Amino acid sequence: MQFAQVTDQMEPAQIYQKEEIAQKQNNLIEFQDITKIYGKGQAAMRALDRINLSIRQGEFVAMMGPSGSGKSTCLNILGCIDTATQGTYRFEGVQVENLSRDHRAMLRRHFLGFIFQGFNLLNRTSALENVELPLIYRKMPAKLRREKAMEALSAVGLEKWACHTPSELSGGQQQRVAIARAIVGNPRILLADEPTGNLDSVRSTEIMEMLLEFNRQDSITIVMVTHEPEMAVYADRQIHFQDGRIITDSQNDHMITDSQKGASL
Ligand SMILES: Nc1ncnc2c1ncn2[C@@H]1O[C@H](COP(=O)(O)OP(=O)(O)OP(=O)(O)O)[C@@H](O)[C@H]1O
Repeated sequence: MQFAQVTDQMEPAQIYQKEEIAQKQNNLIEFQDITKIYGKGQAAMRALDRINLSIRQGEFVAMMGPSGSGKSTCLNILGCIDTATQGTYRFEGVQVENLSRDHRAMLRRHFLGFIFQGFNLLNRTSALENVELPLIYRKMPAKLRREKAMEALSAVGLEKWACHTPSELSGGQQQRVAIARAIVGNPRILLADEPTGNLDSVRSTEIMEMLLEFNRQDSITIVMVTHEPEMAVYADRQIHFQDGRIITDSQNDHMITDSQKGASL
């Protein structure tokens, strides 16, 4: 189903038709000459400079590059948190610049899941309620919402921690709650900004294996910004930014094939 046909009243099952998710070859995201300029006149800062980029359904993409090279700006435009100054962004063929603010918000609610370095959980709210939040915005009935949130918490191995608040959880567990919140609405794409930036190497590996599993088993497209080459190797493809431009865009040369990787999970 195309994004343009979706309404907030629809059930996830109506939106996600399996045969469409299987169409991995289609471009989910297309950037044409995307430019982002912050500020004006002498203070103008060109954060992105004519970026061309296509991402297919089911891909796992890592964005890398030095600080200030434009990775987060690119992710924010992908996530409809920010808009480009020039250029065209198509999501499932729909031109995002032509959408109203409300329609863009609906795109975020139904199709995008976000994971941040700092977890961004509500501190006084239980893990379960944090995970329910995106479904509240979708106006899903309370009983169904709770069921879906529990399913998502189980998927990240935290069902026993549902009633705990973030301060009662470790950093790795908090990030798992954030992942549950990001996947609870069955997004087409997960956008992750340094998801392991605050975690030690053991927790980082757990988080990456979890993301890889959602990518391989549920065909969720993932775009992840990272500074860490050890995390970028989990992706199928690495895109390197420098001074607001893409300088390399290459497939990861994995030691094992995709099918072996899926089977090894
Ligand atoms: N809201 C803003 N206003 C003005 N300039 C901004 C804004 N956001 C980002 N920039 C500038 O745009 C450029 C790209 O920033 P961006 O955050 O996208 O880089 P990044 O590659 O994600 O960096 P980092 O790895 O440090 O997060 C930087 O020079 C930054 O200072």
